[in-house]
Amino acid sequence: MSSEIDSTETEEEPATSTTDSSSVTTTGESQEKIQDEWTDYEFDGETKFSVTDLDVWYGDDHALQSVSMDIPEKSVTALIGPSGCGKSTFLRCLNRMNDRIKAAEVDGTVELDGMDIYQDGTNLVELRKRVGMVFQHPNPFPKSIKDNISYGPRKHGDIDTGLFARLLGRDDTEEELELVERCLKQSALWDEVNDRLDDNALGLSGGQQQRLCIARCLAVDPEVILMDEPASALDPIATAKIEDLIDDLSEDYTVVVVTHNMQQAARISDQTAVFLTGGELAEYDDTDKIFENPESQRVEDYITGKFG
Ligand SMILES: Nc1ncnc2c1ncn2[C@@H]1O[C@H](COP(=O)(O)OP(=O)(O)OP(=O)(O)O)[C@@H](O)[C@H]1O
Repeated sequence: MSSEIDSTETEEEPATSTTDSSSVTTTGESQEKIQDEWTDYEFDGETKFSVTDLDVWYGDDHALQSVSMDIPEKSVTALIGPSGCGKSTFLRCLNRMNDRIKAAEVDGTVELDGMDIYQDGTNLVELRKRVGMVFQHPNPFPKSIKDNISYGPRKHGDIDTGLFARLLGRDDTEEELELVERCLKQSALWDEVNDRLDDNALGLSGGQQQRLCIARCLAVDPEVILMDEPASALDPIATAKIEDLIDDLSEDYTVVVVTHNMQQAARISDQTAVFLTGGELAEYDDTDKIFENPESQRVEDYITGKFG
């Protein structure tokens, strides 16, 4: 826990002290006081998320400790760090998925386009439409490829192809097909499945299923796509396709991706946030800076494989 780590620091230590003061714990992680400037990342462009003093507990487990960071729009932000450091917890805070976990308690503010998503009265359905999520294991519905994509817009009432609409001559079948085609093209799956849109999605390969899940997420017109290790269950070819797709998507969407794979973070992201044991944000900066010249000794040790 960082509180134990911090308690080893002396009050007199100068605020600018960096790597010189570090020593190594029994877990292999060096002890070091995080400097504000290591996490105070300034970027060009608009802010999509502004997170301030975010703490998350699961019962007594303090999973995130006073995390503050701004995430720029229309770019890829990678979240990396050793197992259990709070990456997924942080990601789930961005669309309040932690609300579904009974033991989770969240404190702090998360602003999306300047509006605090934790304020009373936030419409969670609308929020999760704007901030979609793709999980580690592809989880298509056991329905046709087409229905996987139109399910969300139908549920939200954006398209209607039901019996009543058909009887009233107001059904949106053509609109549905256009939507399916657009989303499958955006997720680079159209060429592989356009001749079998009515086949069950569970018959697709793992990589195709994951791209379908991304297409399903795009169907409700999100602004942000959160991805929790989207390629970790896939082979290298399927992984490369997902990485290319993430790059394409970042032209129009804000993408935040958790990955264990540091080479992947280096390849796909514009900026990288490094979380370390105890749920601390240790450093946040341009991805090149994080991987080539990090400020924090602990981050350097993590990136060079000394622990984690
Ligand atoms: N649903 C939950 N209930 C209770 N504790 C949880 C829950 N989810 C996460 N935690 C705890 O919160 C801490 C952070 O977990 P989290 O999954 O966010 O880390 P992570 O960095 O994403 O880990 P990994 O890389 O292994 O997926 C861990 O101590 C974990 O045990």
